[in-house]
Amino acid sequence: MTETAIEAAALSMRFGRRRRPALDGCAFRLPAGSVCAVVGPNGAGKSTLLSLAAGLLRPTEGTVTVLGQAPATARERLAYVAQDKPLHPQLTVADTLRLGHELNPRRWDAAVAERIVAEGDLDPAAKVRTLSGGQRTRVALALALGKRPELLLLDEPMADLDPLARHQLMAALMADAAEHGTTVVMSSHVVAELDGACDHLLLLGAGRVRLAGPLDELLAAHTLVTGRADASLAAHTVVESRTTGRQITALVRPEGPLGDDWQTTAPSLEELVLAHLRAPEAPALRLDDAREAAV
Ligand SMILES: Nc1ncnc2c1ncn2[C@@H]1O[C@H](COP(=O)(O)OP(=O)(O)OP(=O)(O)O)[C@@H](O)[C@H]1O
Repeated sequence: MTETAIEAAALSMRFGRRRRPALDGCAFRLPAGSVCAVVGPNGAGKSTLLSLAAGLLRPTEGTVTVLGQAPATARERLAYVAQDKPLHPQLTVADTLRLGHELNPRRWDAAVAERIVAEGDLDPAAKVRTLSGGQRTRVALALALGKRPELLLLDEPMADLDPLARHQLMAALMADAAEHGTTVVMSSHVVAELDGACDHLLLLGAGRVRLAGPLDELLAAHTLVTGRADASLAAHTVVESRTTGRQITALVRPEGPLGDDWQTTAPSLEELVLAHLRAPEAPALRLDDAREAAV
């Protein structure tokens, strides 16, 4: 297995000359075997990044390699589930899986694909066009996992699933990825569903990397502090702060001991992400191996 799942250097994507770039000089490295959450506000560039990694788009500048190869040549080794989950509407569920097998004769894992479908109580004879949005998601995930990919790229995979199906499919996905050492890269707006599932985080904002690296290291680099509004945080990097009356609450990157003026707690993933979403001007932090290559 290749050691690096995705490596991006000075990666930019512009859809037309007048538009602001969808991605602007992104650099990061994701080790193989990671489960990486890709988060960021609407329009941040998450889908663009996943499409580039899947080899469906070509960057206007910079490079992205997946599994040590150009994405277009690594297609057999990766699976991509797009946001709109394109499937053939006229095929039945069983035909769809059969087609998956025909297109991936060497790697196809029929057992996992059939299990994912069966766990959703789907009739194999049902035509895809008669399925609900969430049922189609299940078929798309069954196809992707059946391909037995080394890298699984999922663009908001759980968006139209009910909470139970979401929980069950997420657990199935994570168990399967852990068993086979699959790298999973998953964009989502529902940070709660990523907590406990992901070990890496990539936070994008306006086409740029704002946070990248192992989740535990990123969390450890931040502290939530509460104290008197006149106490100073000048020695530290303040990501976001809010003052209520005489009290200030802030998410900081401590540059040394915080001192007795502050009550401190460790942030959750949700607190880390929300603070960065509320403070789009906060400085970026890269704790992945590619940080030296930052542009
Ligand atoms: N095919 C395209 N043609 C023109 N502009 C595009 C195209 N695809 C994306 N963009 C633009 O690129 C930017 C990033 O879009 P992208 O879909 O990657 O964001 P996102 O983070 O996935 O957003 P969301 O959370 O809303 O799904 C947006 O400004 C969008 O308008």
